[in-house]
Amino acid sequence: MSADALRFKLNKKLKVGASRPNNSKNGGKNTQSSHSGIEDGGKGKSKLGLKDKNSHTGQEGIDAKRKLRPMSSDRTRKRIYANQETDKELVSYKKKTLSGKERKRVVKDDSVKGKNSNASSRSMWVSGKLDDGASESKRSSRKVKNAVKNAQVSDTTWAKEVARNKSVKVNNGDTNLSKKHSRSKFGPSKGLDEKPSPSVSVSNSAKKNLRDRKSPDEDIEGEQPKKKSKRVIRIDPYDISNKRLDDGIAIFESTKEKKRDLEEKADISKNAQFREIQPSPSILSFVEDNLLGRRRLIELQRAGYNTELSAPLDNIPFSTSTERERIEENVFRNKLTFFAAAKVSSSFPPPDLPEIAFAGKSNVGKSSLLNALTRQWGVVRTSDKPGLTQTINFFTLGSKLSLVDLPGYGFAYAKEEVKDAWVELVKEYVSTRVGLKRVCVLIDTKWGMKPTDLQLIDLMERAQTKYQIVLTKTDLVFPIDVARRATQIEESLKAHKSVVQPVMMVSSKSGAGIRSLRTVLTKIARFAKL
Ligand SMILES: Nc1nc2c(ncn2[C@@H]2O[C@H](COP(=O)(O)OP(=O)(O)OP(=O)(O)O)[C@@H](O)[C@H]2O)c(=O)[nH]1
Ligand SMILES: [Mg+2]
Repeated sequence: MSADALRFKLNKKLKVGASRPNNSKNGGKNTQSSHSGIEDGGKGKSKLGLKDKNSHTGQEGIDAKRKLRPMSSDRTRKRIYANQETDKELVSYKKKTLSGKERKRVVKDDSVKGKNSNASSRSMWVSGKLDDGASESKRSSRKVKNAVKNAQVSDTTWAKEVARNKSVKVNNGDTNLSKKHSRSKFGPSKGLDEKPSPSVSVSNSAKKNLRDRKSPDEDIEGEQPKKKSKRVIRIDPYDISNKRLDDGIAIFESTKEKKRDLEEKADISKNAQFREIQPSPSILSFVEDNLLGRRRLIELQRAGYNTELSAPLDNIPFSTSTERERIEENVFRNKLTFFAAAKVSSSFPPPDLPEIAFAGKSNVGKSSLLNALTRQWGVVRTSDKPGLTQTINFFTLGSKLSLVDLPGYGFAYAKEEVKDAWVELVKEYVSTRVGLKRVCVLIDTKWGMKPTDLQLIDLMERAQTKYQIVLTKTDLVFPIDVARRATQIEESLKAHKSVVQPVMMVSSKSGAGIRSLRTVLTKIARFAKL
């Protein structure tokens, strides 16, 4: 047959083969697959080889096959063809070089090989492609795992963040995570949207991660905004600082405080008023002449008084003997003798002698003054405990005068009924006693007159009993205050009719003013008539 005839037959066969129904696995869905030769390639080749022994799988058949196969843009097909061509070239080379039997064996082997090699090459290529993809995904997952493992940060959120950034890197095929990571600390969602910068490598980002990991707590503390703690106001139920003024407690407290303030102000004003008193010159000179008030011993010694004697100021200056010897001629030189004590008015002794009584508050120094006037210490009992004298005690001073020691009024260590009885007894005595020539109302120089003193004075004013104010314990206050007190009392009693002026000032301890008082009282005894 000529070459043209052979080409004709071959074309015809090929046409018949092309129009034949597809037996491939695709089942005709893809008509190209039957022609593509991925699965038919070997078969077609063997068929051609078997049917056309002379062709020896010649170049014509291959060209025809190429013509029948549609051109595809798929690279896989092109690669298969390339492999096939190289295989064919090898086969043809072996056929040319080898002898008959060997050539046949080679052809068989090659035909078998061709099937397998195509399949294997194809499978290898496909698997290689799949392997590449799988290995890449495995690598990425391994990187993520390593990143998470290396991180080992206590803060799980931070580790998750790193892993997320890594996964983003893998997904995007990007190597830069530094910016993402740094920003993802503040907002991970933002980090995913960030576009990576290609200039930074993975190693740099890992280093930065490690650097950041050194002080995660610091970052958390430093960068996390501090939550504002809510202020809790605790109300103390016992706190009355927020109570209104109309509350009972507040009123009670305020009234108490007001009273206290008023009392303090009154005291202050009283003291201020007292300091403003200007004593008269006669009183001031009397205080200075008698060395009344608080004095230093050196001052008494310079004045010539023997401080070793009792009541030194009651002695004559520069005198070696006591005043007792000099007053022997006077009434007060007589012996002081106790002769009666009365708790009630019915118990009063008969009024045979003119009487001088000593009244005043408890502990003011009544009994002490009796001893100082007569210089007979210990005849009349004294005590620093108020309320010692509880009866009206009658003393005779010679045969011409009687001295009466009255119980004190005001504060005393005694029952109220007893004290009331004392007051009533004293009131009755000073208002009804026949022969009472003078009542010495003793006032403590320091404290001045008290309401009880004024009550007694009012009573004697009504009874027209002569009374004279005697300031006691003058040695306990400054001389000027002695003068002020005397002036104050004189001013307050100016309107009184029964009062005998002047106010006497004495000190039973120092003896100051005793002689002056003795002189005044001696005149009473001398001129007193029953
Ligand atoms: N510093 C000083 N103390 C005095 C003075 N007169 C009396 N005393 C003291 O005052 C205290 C009371 O003296 P009394 O004489 O007991 O007073 P009283 O007024 O009789 O007292 P009753 O009997 O309780 O009413 C005593 O401790 C005396 O030593 C004085 O002039 N100066
Ligand atoms: Mg007394």
